[in-house]
Amino acid sequence: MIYTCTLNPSIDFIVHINDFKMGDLNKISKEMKYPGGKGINVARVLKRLGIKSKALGFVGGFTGEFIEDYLHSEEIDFDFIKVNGDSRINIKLKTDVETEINGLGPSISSEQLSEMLEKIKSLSSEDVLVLAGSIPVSLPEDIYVKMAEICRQNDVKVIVDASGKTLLKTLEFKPFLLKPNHHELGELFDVEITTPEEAVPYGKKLVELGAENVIVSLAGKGALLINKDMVLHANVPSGIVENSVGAGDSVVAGFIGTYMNDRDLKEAFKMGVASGSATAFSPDLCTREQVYTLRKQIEVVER
Ligand SMILES: Nc1ncnc2c1ncn2[C@@H]1O[C@H](COP(=O)(O)OP(=O)(O)OP(=O)(O)O)[C@@H](O)[C@H]1O
Ligand SMILES: O=P(O)(O)OC[C@@]1(O)O[C@H](CO)[C@@H](O)[C@@H]1O
Repeated sequence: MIYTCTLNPSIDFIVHINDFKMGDLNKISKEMKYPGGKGINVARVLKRLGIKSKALGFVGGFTGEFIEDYLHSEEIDFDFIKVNGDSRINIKLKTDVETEINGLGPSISSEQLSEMLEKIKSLSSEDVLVLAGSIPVSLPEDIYVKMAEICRQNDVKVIVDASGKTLLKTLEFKPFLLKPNHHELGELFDVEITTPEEAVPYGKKLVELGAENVIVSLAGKGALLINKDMVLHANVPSGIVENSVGAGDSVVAGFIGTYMNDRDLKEAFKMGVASGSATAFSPDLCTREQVYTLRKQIEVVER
């Protein structure tokens, strides 16, 4: 089973405003509300691809109820721990550019965190755990390291999709996949990365340090899959980017969902990129039909 862990879920409130004026009264022309947070997006895309998963995380308040109701309506399995405050609302403002305002989120107590760690301890070697998204301020900064350690002890495959240098500490526990975008990869090594060529040596470094696979996504410039045996580059299909929120999460879902079915890394990589682009070209997350249509346009070459 694929488990996703979202420590700080959200309602993503997507608002379109034509001719936005800072410091003035602006009227929304179109708005949508979706359950969000990276692990939750992974679970929603897996469902669309016909793959079972269970979403773990912390939710609270009326916003937490919205998240649960929405996932329930999409028949997505979840097992959230309830916290006292309200789950956050993240604003995704679409003007001629995309601006994100992400909330703080509720506090999580040490008892609630222990409950989560117990759930993670119950996973087994048949399972995958996707750790995705930022760490709430009330939790230890290195909580993903602890979770990766528990998974290593129980032979659970771990995927980490998060930013910040503590990510490097998870490498000791041999994560199955890291999925930085090129900015996050650059931040890890204090360099600026703008092209696939520039990303390759740093992706390889993550593999040398312990990652089994690394996918570096470079938005419209394609993506790389790097492991000890190969460096693959995938192009991205052409299309109009409508909403890039969740595109990176869709790469993770397309990749791991496909890999767990047929253990073919190259095909999984193609499906990951197809899912990422299908989401980028959609108002919400991708649909299965879009993913399979775009998949035909993706070429993977060895570098
Ligand atoms: N301009 C684009 N054209 C085609 N596909 C795109 C474009 N931008 C993003 N994508 C798709 O989305 C995937 C993830 O994009 P990106 O590298 O921006 O990751 P990210 O920053 O993790 O995403 P997110 O926006 O979810 O934070 C890419 O690998 C690609 O498949
Ligand atoms: O603050 P985090 O956890 O890093 O990111 C949260 C978030 O921006 O990421 C998702 C898209 O990847 C959104 O659904 C959500 O609002």
